[in-house]
Amino acid sequence: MRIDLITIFPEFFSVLDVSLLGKARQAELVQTRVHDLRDYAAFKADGSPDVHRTVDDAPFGGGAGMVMKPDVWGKAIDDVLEPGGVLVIPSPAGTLFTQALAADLATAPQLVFACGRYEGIDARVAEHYAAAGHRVLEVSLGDYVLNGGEVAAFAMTEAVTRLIPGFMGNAQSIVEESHADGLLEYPSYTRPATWRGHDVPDILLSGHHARIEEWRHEQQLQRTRTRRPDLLPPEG
Ligand SMILES: Nc1nc2cc(Br)ccc2s1
Repeated sequence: MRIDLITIFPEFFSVLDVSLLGKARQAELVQTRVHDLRDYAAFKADGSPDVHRTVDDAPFGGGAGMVMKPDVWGKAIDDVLEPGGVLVIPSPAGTLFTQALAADLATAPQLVFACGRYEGIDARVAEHYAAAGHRVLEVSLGDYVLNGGEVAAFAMTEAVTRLIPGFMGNAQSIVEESHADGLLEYPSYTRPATWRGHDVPDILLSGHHARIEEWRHEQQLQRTRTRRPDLLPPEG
């Protein structure tokens, strides 16, 4: 898989070289490239040089803040997005990013993250590439607003790449983790068996694997009911 990240803060993604993703890159499971959006702002729409490499402008219709220019984004995405690539635009107005979507995106040949700042990217950019036949996703991490798309893009990059076959050493751990089966994961314990007066549940010391599996599933259901009832399947 190739992952391209377009941003006005390319240095933000230098961490990709040291994270777990770095090993995957070395294993050539993932190729990442970071692109400075300002490299595509050297000339104005009329072709004259733009020494300020402007990437934003005032919003039509008025309102606070600035909107990122479609012509600059168009040059950048045209240069980066490949046939079959998915354009992912982090946005507080996007659909919620989930483990299921991460697994879906892990099968794509390329992801291009368009990391917006200010009040976001001109809406015609997403419209243009969808109309051109590309899969375009506007995606949010949750019901809160960040200062830009970079943090969201990094989080999604990690969530997706760890699901690529061969990336994680222990494929079974992926199957058992939270959200893999639609439920929150069960509580985990390790030695010592007693710590500051707190004991590990006896069932886990019993060696009875069928009962342990049953207890763990019940713990998943109990946790999901109390912490994330929205994840439970509808009754019936
Ligand atoms: N939750 C999110 N907030 C933001 C803000 C901006 Br500005 C760009 C992308 C995102 S994703």
